[in-house]
Parts: sequence; structure tokens; C-alpha cells
Amino acid sequence: ERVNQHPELPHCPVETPMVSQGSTPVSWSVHNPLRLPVYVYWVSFSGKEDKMDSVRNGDNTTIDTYEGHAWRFRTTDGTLVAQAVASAQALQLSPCRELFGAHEPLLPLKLSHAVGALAPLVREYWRGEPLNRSLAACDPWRFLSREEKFTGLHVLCVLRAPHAADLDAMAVFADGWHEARPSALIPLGAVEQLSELVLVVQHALHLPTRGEPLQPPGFFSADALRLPHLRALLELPMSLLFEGGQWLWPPISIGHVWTVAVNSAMAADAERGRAEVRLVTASLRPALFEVEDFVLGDEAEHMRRKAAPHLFASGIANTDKDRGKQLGDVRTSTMTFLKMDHDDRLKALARRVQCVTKVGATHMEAVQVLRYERMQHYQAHHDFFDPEFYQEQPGMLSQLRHGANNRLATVFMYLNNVSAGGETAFPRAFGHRAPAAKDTLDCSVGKAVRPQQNKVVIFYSLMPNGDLDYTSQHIGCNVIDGTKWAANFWIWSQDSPMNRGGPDAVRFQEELEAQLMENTSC
Ligand SMILES: O=C(O)CCC(=O)C(=O)O
Ligand SMILES: [Fe+2]
Repeated sequence: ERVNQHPELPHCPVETPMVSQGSTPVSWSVHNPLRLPVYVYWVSFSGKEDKMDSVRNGDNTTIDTYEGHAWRFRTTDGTLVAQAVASAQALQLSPCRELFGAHEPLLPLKLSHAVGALAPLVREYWRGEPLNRSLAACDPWRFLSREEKFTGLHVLCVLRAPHAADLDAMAVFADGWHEARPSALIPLGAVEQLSELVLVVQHALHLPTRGEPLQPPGFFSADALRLPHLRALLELPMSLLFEGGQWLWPPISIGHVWTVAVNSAMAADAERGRAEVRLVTASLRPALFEVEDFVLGDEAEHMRRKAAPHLFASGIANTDKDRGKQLGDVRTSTMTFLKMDHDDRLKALARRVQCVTKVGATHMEAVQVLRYERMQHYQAHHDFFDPEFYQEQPGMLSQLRHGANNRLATVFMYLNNVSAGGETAFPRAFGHRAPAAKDTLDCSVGKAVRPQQNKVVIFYSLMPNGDLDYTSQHIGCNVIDGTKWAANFWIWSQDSPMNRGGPDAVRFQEELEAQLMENTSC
């Protein structure tokens, strides 16, 4: 019946547009009215599509282009939904009618009956005082932002009826967005397991069903513990649903601080007295945090010393288009990987990374240590791998589980002080929505973080719903004076067999992850 709510929609455009090589710059604000995210492609003069951006359902983006240039918009499964040639006019996407209906989350009959019949009753019942009291006890607002949505994080409050015969319900605050009233009220009566709760929340929020293959969504307590079953969730006033299945720290507002425990009885560095670290929000999109004094004692020196004899010219994973090409000027540093096999200091660091990110240690790659000399750099790039660009590389596609697994977070460590330059810049931070040119080294736009020994930046390459976050584009800026040492700790959304190395390391990572599940590692 939802299809009928929409007026007659235009047909999907399919013809190839006439393009010309104009030179008048045009800045377009594009609104996506669909219930689905769309990808934005620039159509080259030879007719090839180059993916430049994605726009969430209901969201806007800016396209900086030139008059005469052609752009296409496709859903994530490749369906063309609109195309346009740049002119001075604003552009609206024309949704195709087939897109509606098919992507509604389907509720099993049992839930559909219960939710359908009870929803109005629940709204009626949970009005006014009882709702306010329950919400105050839950306090969802500490995880919500007034400034930026965090797509795919939904904060849940259990509304427990005062009498056993009354209706238990759940208030949902959608997409990390601060509202005084919940986005939806859900009757809990028919819900018997977490997978059913996911369906009901998706239905209530009109979220698009996410296609296969994807990770199952994850539920967490307010202190970032994964909730194993519905019973555990119902015992808590508040919980968080991450559609992409992994915990991400919500950035909330610039300067916001999350204080996170990193110590425990088993911590090798306990005696050094570092009980917690502070994640200070530096950007909302991409979600970016600075953490001072994350690296401890002689750990930085240890990594530099251990890496130095093994450095080789840096590489990148070439896309299909660039296969066989030289790396050229893209990434000019030297680097090496350090495996944590039989290395207690690297293990202590890995444990701290797990404590801070709340993602299990089996999701980590081997540490990548980098050294940049004067004028060395890494041009604008993303740390995720867009599966679309690796279609001809079966090894990479299987590592990516065809889109279900990717680099989720980067914990980037500065291992020395740099006299000048060498910042890590995020050109799309602070609302600069247009993607930076792929070969840019311009670090004056957006947010630039200065290297400082023992500091780390943590940023997310995926959104909480698992989508690639194209705003996570970043640059290793030219070192102007001195040498820069740094290290990448890359954390995947699922376990990562990449470079883990050595049976000792594998065992350690598995044990560490088990401790995360039991909340005993930090
Ligand atoms: O060197 C930097 O600041 C950033 C390096 C980087 O982004 C990378 O190695 O992926
Ligand atoms: Fe990077």
C-alpha cells in the first residue's frame, strides 16, 4: 500500500547524456528523497563512470563540477535512479517507482499482527508522565547528537509497565539524532529474540532492508558490552543497536570527551598508572577522535627500532583500473608490518586498542609502521576497500566477503614529533561535503591533525550501519622538516585473517577477544 502513497513518478532515465567539457564551475546541492542510499558517479568523457560519493536516504550532498559534465546516481545494487548534466539549476533526484515497496522490511506474520494491532494502543498508553519518567531513567540523550546524524546507531529505552498486566514497550531514538521524543514506540509483547527486535525496529523506522551479504546487527549496553540475547537487553534501561554489528563511538559534538577504561589486573602496563584515556571529538563526519598519551613508555621507540631494519617502499592495494600501474607519487613513504607474535609490548598496545575501540582483537591487522622523510606523503585516499573497484580480484573480494567485511576503524599512532608538516588531514571534515581530488595534498581544507609523539587519532571508515563513509577521505601531508614515524592499527568489521602471523599471535588475539566478551580485559 506504500506504493500508492507516492504520486506518479517519472521513468528512470537510461539514455547516455550529451556531455561537453565545460569550464564554468557549478556547485550542486543534491537531495536524495529515496528510502535508499545512492552512489554518485561522474561520467567521464569516454562514458566511464567514476564513483565520487554516496548520499544517504533523506540526506543532501554537494557536487562541485563544471557545466556540461554528466553525473549518474545509482542505488547500492547498481540500479540507475537518475542522471543529469550540470547546468546552473539545482538537481532533484527522480525516484523510480519500482524502488518503493520492494525495499520495505518484511515482518513475519506473527510480529506483523502484534505490532500492527498494538502500536496505536502503545502510543496511547505510553503518553505523558509514565513515558517521561522512563525516558529520564534511561537518559538516551547522552548518546545522541544535535549536530550530526550517526546513521545506523539507534538508542533504545525499555519502557517497563508498572503493572505486570500492562504493556511493556520500547522507545527508539533513530540514527544517533537528538530528539526530545522518541522516533518510534514499539510494543514488546510479541518480540522473543534479538533478531525479531531488529525487524521490528527496522519496520518502525522505515529503514531499508539491508541486502546480503551483511553482518548481523549488534546490540550493546551503554558501557559497550555486546548483549548476547533479548533477556540481557530487557534487564537494562538502555541499549544501543548498531545496524552494522560493531560498536562505534558516537562523536556527539566537537570537543566532546568519552573517558574509556584501558586498564585491568591483567594489563602489562598497569603499574604505569594509566587507568583510562580520553577520546576527544575532532570531527563529526568523518567520526574522528584525538587521544593524547595513548602510546606509553618506550612503546613508540620499540616500534621504530623494530621496524627500522625492515622498511621497504610503501604500497597500496591497486584497484582493477590501476592494476599493473606504478604507485607513482601517491604514497612515497617507506613501511613495514610488525606481527605481535612473541612481543609483549605490541600485545599490550593491541589490548589497549581493543579496550578503546571495543572491537575484538581478531579484527586487527598486523601493525603497519611508516616512515616519511622530507616531502614524503600519502595523497587523499580512503582506508576502506570499495568492493566495486576490485571486481576482477577474487582474493580481495573474498577478503571483503563481497562487501560484508571492511576496514571499520583506523587507530593511527604518531611515534615521534615532527618539526614541520606531516599532519593527517581530513579534507571533508567540518561540512566540506565535496570529495577532494584523488591526487590532492592540499591540507588547508577541513581538519588537519598535527603529529605528536604518543598521540593517536581514531577514525571510522564505515558508518554505524556498515556503509562506506566517503567523508573518511584523508591525506598524509608532506613532511616539511624532519622525519615522521607513525603506525596504522587497522580494525575490520569482521575478523581479519590478514597478516596476523604466528600461532602465538593468533592465540593471543582470540583470548583477548574472549576477555572483551566477558568484560575482563579493560
Ligand atoms: O601519515 C598519515 O598521516 C596518514 C597515513 C595514512 O592515511 C595511511 O597510511 O593510510
Ligand atoms: Fe589512510
